[in-house]
Amino acid sequence: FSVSTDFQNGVHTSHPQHHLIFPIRPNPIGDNMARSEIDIGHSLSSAFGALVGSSEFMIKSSGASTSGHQLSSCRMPDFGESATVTFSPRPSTCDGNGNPTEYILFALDFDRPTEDFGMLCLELYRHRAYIRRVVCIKDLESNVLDFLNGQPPDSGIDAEFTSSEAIGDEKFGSTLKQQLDSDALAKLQKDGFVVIDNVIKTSQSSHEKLDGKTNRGKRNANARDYRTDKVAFLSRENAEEYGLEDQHDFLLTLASHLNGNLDFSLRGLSPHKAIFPGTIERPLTNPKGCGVQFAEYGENDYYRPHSDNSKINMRGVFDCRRSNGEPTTTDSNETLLPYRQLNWRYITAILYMNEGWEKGDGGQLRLYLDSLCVIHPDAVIGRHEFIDINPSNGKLLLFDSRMIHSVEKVLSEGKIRRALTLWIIRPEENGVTGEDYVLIDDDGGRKEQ
Ligand SMILES: O=C(O)CCC(=O)C(=O)O
Ligand SMILES: [Fe+2]
Repeated sequence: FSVSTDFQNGVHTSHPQHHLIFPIRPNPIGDNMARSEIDIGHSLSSAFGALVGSSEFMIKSSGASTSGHQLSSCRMPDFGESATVTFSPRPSTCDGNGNPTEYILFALDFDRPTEDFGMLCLELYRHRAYIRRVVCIKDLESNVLDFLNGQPPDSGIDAEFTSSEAIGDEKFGSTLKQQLDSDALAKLQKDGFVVIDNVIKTSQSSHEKLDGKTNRGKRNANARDYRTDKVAFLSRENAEEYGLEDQHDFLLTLASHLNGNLDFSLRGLSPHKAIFPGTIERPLTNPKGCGVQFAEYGENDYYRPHSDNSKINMRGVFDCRRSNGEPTTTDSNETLLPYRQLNWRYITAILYMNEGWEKGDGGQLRLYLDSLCVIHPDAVIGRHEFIDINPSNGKLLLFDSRMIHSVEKVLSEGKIRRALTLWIIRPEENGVTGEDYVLIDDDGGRKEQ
């Protein structure tokens, strides 16, 4: 991306570290009239304004001069002392009427030019609605994809640090040996999931401490149409505060137990180079910061079918559908972008906390069988068999993170469904992606990718 020409007519003296070019789209009226610079400039300025206004970026100074064709320029202190981005026409590419045919976005003086420019492009891509009418965003898309593809997920902490021995063998050693015995592990390996009842129950007093507290839980505004639960991540101290330290610690010991007892050669995944702290022999680790998720579902809350580790488009797997739940692959304006690695999640471990939860209360975890390879989660509905798992107090569920699952709507008024989830990861160079993903076509048949 580095360029050596100073195309800013002397507005900037230093050279841009990174830049992207946006060719102007043909005028849709088809009258061969060039778009006016005002029209183009207006769209680009809106995108730029939205970009700056919506993100953590701050305008500290009024930026560079707005002479000539220059649209907007602003300081981005988060990216370095004098980091600046500018949107501007490319003077060398003006047409006969003096209207530019290309615009350029460039960055100056970023501390971490590659990452920061990638971040900037991603942010701009989120505001593409403003600009796609007037400029081609193909280069922006591929830039963002390259950036995302190059971002490693967090590589985790060694499962040894959180093994039952490390936490205290007397605490969980025998539970693990008895409950997650060779039969249970064989089932996990063969069917992709295993359910074990009465592992660790949550006490009434923990629920009392949690009542009312979780209103402050984070609910992603963009996520509202696919999940309506509230989530928070629990540190060890948080867990202690709510009397959930055993549950927390137990979840963290699982990776180490599975490492010693699962046969990783049988998974049908080609072995990739293990990334520290994982090793080929002991590939599973816990996420950095440990990351035990606490989730709460009240009446009418749900989580639509999804996979915790799947092929995704760049805006996230859940954007693969419209708000009515339909996949968006056919929408030419919302082109689905190629796969990127989302994470290294390998096994999803959920510990349910709900005493006296009945079938009629709803909120079952619905796990779709034979769904490892499904890309569009909604494709499983009506096509795949499933099992419903009641979120009963003390129940442990382990499943292959690629499997499609949903949380069915909670039906009972006044009941709260709570669970703790840990994603056990397998950091590998090419990610735990499952090379055998296939697209399910409209007839329910399978198409090889
Ligand atoms: O709470 C559950 O049963 C599942 C939640 C879930 O699928 C998730 O948080 O990814
Ligand atoms: Fe999930």
